[in-house]
Parts: sequence; C-alpha cells; structure tokens
Amino acid sequence: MRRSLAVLGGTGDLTGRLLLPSLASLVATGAFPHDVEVRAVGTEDWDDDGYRDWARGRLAAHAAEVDERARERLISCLRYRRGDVTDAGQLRAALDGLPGVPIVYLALPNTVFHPTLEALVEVGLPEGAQVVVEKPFGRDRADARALNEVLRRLVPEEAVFRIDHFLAMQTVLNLLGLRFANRIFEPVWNAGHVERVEIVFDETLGLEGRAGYYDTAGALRDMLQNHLLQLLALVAMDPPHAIDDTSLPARKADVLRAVRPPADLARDTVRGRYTAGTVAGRQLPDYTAEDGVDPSRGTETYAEFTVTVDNWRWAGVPFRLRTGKALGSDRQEIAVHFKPVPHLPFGDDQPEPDVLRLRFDPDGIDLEINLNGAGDPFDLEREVLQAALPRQELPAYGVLLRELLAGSTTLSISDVEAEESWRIVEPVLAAWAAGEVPLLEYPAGSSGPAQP
Ligand SMILES: NC(=O)C1=CN([C@@H]2O[C@H](COP(=O)(O)OP(=O)(O)OC[C@H]3O[C@@H](n4cnc5c(N)ncnc54)[C@H](OP(=O)(O)O)[C@@H]3O)[C@@H](O)[C@H]2O)C=CC1
Ligand SMILES: O=C1O[C@H](COP(=O)(O)O)[C@@H](O)[C@H](O)[C@H]1O
Repeated sequence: MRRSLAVLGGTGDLTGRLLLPSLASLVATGAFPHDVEVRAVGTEDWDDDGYRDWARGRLAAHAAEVDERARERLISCLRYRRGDVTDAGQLRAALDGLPGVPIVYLALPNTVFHPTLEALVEVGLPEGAQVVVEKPFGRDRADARALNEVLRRLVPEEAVFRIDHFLAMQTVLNLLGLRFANRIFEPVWNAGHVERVEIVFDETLGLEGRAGYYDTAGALRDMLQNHLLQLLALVAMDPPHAIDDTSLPARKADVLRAVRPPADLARDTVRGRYTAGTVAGRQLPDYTAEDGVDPSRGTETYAEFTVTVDNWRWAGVPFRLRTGKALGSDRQEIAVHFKPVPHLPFGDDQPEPDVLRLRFDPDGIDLEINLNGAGDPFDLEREVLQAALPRQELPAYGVLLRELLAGSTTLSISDVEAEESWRIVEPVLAAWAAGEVPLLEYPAGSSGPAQP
C-alpha cells in the first residue's frame, strides 16, 4: 500500500531538528519506502524548492550521522504547501492530491491540536489514514477528553498515534526485555521485595529558546505528565500477553488507573524554578530573565512528586518522579531500590540494599549488589554488574516513524492512558496553581531546590 506523510507544522523546530533527521536516518538504513511523499504544511510563503533549501540546511547539522546521499534522497521526496491548518478550506487545499493513504502528523503547538482536528473532520480522511498527535496531549484532562472525542469522529482508535518518544528509547525498550525475557526479575518485582522506585530525568539544558511553548507548559506538563508516567507504567505494569498494539497499551492503562495522586500535596510534591548560575561552564540567566518568559505565570522548571500504585503488586511502594532543567548533572535513570535481606549472616552492619539502575544516554543497566571482599572473605564489598548498551541504530523519533510507516501503533499512547495521566497530575496542577505548594528557587548548575 502506498503511503504519504503530511507534516502539519512542517517548518517548526520539531520537524527541522528531529523529524527530518529521523526520516533521513530511515532512508540511510533502507527503512524508508521509496515512493513516500512527505508534504510539509506551514504558514511560510515558500514553494517546494524554498522548503527543500530550508530542509537541506536543517539536515546539514546531521552530516555526521546521515550521509549526503540519504539526505538528498529524502529532500527529493519533500513537497511544501502553505496554509492555516485550522481552516478547513486551506487544509483541504494543502492536503489535496496526496498520493496513497496519508499519515497526517500534527507537529503543531498543542494549542492548535483541537481546531486542526476539527478542520480534519470537515475535510475527511480516506479509509486507512492515520493521525499522529504530538505531546503534551492537551492542557488538562478535559482537554484530553475533548481531543479524544474529536479523534473518534475522525478515525478509529487503532489509527491514532499519540507520540511519546521516550517509548522508543533504547533503555525504555530494554525494560521490556529485562522484565519479560528473563526469569530472575519478575519474582522480586513487587512490594514484597522492592522498597521504592525513583524515576529521574534531570537535564543540564536550560530553556534553550523554547519560552513560547515551555513558559505556558512547565516541567510538570512537559515531562512528568507524559514521559515519566509512561516510564512508571512500564516499570509497574503486569506482564503483557504480547508486545503488541492491544496488550501493551492495555497493561499500561491498567496500572495508570491504579496510580493514586500524591496523598499530601504539600509533602509529596516539589516545584522549583532556576535562578542564574553556571551549568557545565555555561552561564545561564535567571529563568525569569530568559527571552519570552512572563514571570507572573510562575512557571516551574523543576517538578517532583511521589505517588503509590494501589494494587496487590505495589501496595505501599513509593514511586518518586522528578525532572528539572538547568541542573548540575544529567542524572537520567530508573532506579529500583530493593529491601534489605531478611537476615544478614555477616554481622550487624547492614550493607546498602541492592539497586537496579536503568540509565539513559549513555544507555546502560547497573545492578548494585553486595559481595564478599577480596581481603577478609567475611567482609562485604559493593560491586556493580554493568551492561553498556550499544548505541541505538535509529534515534527515538526514527523508531517511531518506522513503526508508523509500517502501520503499527504498539508504541503509541492510548486514549485511556492519555486521560489517566492527566487524572494523576490534575490535583498537583490545581494545588500549585492555588499556591498551596511554594515555588522554590535553585541556582542553575545545582542539584535542585533545597527542600525544607
Ligand atoms: N521542539 C521539540 O524539541 C519538541 C517538540 N515537541 C512537540 O512538537 C510540537 C511542535 O513543537 P515545535 O516544533 O517545537 O513548535 P514550533 O513553534 O517550532 O513549530 C510549530 C509549527 O506549527 C506551525 N503552525 C502553528 N500554527 C499553525 C497553523 N494554524 N497553520 C499552519 N501551521 C501552523 C508553525 O508555523 P509558523 O511558524 O509558520 O506559524 C510551525 O511550523 C509541539 O506539540 C511540541 O510539544 C515534542 C518533543 C520535542
Ligand atoms: O519532550 C521533551 O523531551 C526532552 C527530553 O528528551 P530528549 O530525548 O531530548 O533527551 C526535554 O528536554 C523537552 O523539554 C521535552 O519537551
């Protein structure tokens, strides 16, 4: 079946920095079907050649990863149409004459998802068409419901791909292999053996010129509501019957339904905002002094909360999720902390309990355990069993685009997951908006807000 890819928002940062390079990687690996037209739609007054020049410039930044032949092959598949995609007439004209069955990718600010989907309903899509929606999926649960409702009028749920690129990261996919292709982890993967789980995605990056989006979103909506809750879902879900487009989203949805929002919002949530400081030798201004930031919004650049999962497997185990910008290090990992042994036959000094860490970028898995020391055989020493994972052949967006072109939605977020994730964060959003939790400050380059 011939496919075409219409990228609405085809002149944006996501398209230039991530989608086009990922498509070029697919060309380079032979995973890009030769007859796919990629049609970008934006408001710039360009023709095909003007767009190709822009794309060539953006792709040049990826010369080290993708050779020129592959980049030029992709460029030859690109077309451009101008139009306001929220206007049904202009959208119809922009999509007119797309060859084959289209995949319509909303690489747009989430504020225009809804009017664009309404316009798509008016235009109508042919049988077999797929619709891709970027993140964050709405601004709150009501908005996510409204988006799901209009999507249902447009295409069947199995034709919707809600993007979360974390699901295509090597470490995340390895969590599935680690848990479900080995016998040794599942028997201890429960409240009987696990004391707590930390899901951490600290970034040294600051705002990086993204105020237009980020200052209205903040760390909670940008990262915790979607990426980090997806990681929680993969850590905590029950084994799926198969890694496919029904079992995997269904098991994730089950566990998200069981997540209880933070019990005590003042105690179990932290929000912060960076002030001026130095990160890895780079001087960053106060967040409020960044171009395009409106300090009166009180946007957080650091967000943390602790939740529990109300089911048999996880009763009482805290899951702490944290993320922040302009922090001192890129600590990015899922850390599963096990309980101490029930009886230690080596004296009274309890060693640190075991920790399993799944690390991001560089991807790897560390198992921290206690062994007998080299000197006194009855002394204990900490050892780390390490697996460094080879670099992924395709970037995360490349994996998702390959799945999409193959018609698979296994790595998509389902309608239920999207709404449940908003249910979990809504009490936090409400408490923060009402000023019930102080907005703490932390210097750029530090380890985050000092908690009282
Ligand atoms: N950038 C990133 O690193 C990431 C972005 N995302 C998500 O991707 C989406 C896009 O983000 P990003 O590319 O950064 O945003 P940008 O603001 O850079 O780009 C948005 C694009 O949408 C176009 N656009 C906006 N409104 C309309 C309209 N009514 N009609 C036609 N075109 C329109 C803009 O065109 P014009 O400028 O001409 O108006 C532009 O091409 C967001 O949902 C974001 O959350 C997800 C992960 C990472
Ligand atoms: O979606 C987003 O993710 C990035 C982090 O992911 P990475 O693949 O770029 O490491 C984050 O920086 C950004 O704020 C957020 O929108």
